[in-house]
Amino acid sequence: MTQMDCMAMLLAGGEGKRLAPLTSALAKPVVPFGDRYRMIDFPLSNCMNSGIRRIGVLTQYCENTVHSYIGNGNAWLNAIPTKHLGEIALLPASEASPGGVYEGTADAIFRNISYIQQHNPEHVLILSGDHIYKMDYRPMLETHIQSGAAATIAVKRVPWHEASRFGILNTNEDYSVVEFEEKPANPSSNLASMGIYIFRTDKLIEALMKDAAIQASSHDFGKDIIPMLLQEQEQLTAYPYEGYWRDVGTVDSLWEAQMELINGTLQLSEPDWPLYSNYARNSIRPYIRNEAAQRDCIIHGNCRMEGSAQRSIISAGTDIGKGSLVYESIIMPGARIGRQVRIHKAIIGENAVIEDGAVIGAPQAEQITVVGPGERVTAERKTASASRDTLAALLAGTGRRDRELYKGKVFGY
Ligand SMILES: Nc1ncnc2c1ncn2[C@@H]1O[C@H](COP(=O)(O)OP(=O)(O)O[C@H]2O[C@H](CO)[C@@H](O)[C@H](O)[C@H]2O)[C@@H](O)[C@H]1O
Repeated sequence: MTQMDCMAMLLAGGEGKRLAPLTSALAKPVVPFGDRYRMIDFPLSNCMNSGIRRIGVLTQYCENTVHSYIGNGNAWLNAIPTKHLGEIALLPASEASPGGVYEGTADAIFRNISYIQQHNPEHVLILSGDHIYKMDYRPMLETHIQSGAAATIAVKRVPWHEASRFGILNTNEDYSVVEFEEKPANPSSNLASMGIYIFRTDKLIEALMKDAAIQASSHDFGKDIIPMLLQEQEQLTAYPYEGYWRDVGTVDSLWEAQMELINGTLQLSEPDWPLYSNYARNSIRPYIRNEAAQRDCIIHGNCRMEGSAQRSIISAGTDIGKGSLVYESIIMPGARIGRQVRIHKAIIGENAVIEDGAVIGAPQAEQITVVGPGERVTAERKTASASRDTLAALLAGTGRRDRELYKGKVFGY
């Protein structure tokens, strides 16, 4: 098998309303993740590491934010020396669709059939731009080819209480799919579609053409294409995936996934599975006023840290002022945190400005507080009331649970 047998189409046009205000002027796939990455780095790096070097990126909502991040794609393509050239092509709705919009995920691919045909792959891998996972697509492709299925769907067991957020399947023992329901109110199983599909190209194009002619269709893979193939008794195979995978579609799940970085459940770049991004790797150390005051944090080299932080992500280009306390929070790139600020269980958007003395979130808060990109929070406009003593106690690590779970690591890049 050569890399030419399979190309990828990466869906990156969804609006990501549930991540608002982080996505008010930014496409979801380019929302920052970790101290230096954006969500779309995960599927792009997975493709590179799996030898898939021909990728069409379908954009719509805030398309320019994806285009400017991906550029000519060389940040990913050149990351691995190879004789196979490859390309990462931007395929915006404004150019590919007469109405300037992709009506759904299937419509996005349908409008770019000619792009697929131009490369003439035997199989097409369909991906989402906003999943956090490190997956080798090659074993899935092998399974797909060996089974001879029209399409293979990557699947994973999810907690029962989350099952209705996903496409839910039932399979035979040989993993052939017998039932599929998109986001059922009462799920009959917790085996979820990961929204990652490999199609035989002929079957994909046939299904997309049929679906495009159905006026009542919403032109969506989960709602329309998969149920149609099942009804037509096409062979569909499930590919069980055991590794870490998260659809970070909500503020809570985005925050939780980054806490999993802190506790080690999820690792970012690893020697055997590098994560590439469009930012230069840096080897400088961050300026940290007091190392001991930073516990269980991921701190980017390019930042200035005069306050204290625990179980937090401090991203590139941030500045945390003297006397400030940051706990269980994500400070996105370029955010400026003044002096004597308290931040707890919050996500601070890119380039936000938190003025001296402001209080954001609260130790006992159930909800994650979000400050939008570029937003300014003054000391008067407190987002919640946190007791300085409670927060100071947490940061001092007096909570037993904190001491047991985390071993005081500070990651510098
Ligand atoms: N018009 C458009 N143009 C271009 N890109 C677009 C688009 N609309 C959405 N996208 C992109 O397509 C991907 C899938 O997005 P959706 O929001 O439609 O699917 P959802 O995640 O709800 O379910 C899907 O993914 C979950 C797993 O997360 C499965 O369980 C479920 O069956 C499946 O439908 C996202 O990356 C999104 O940005």
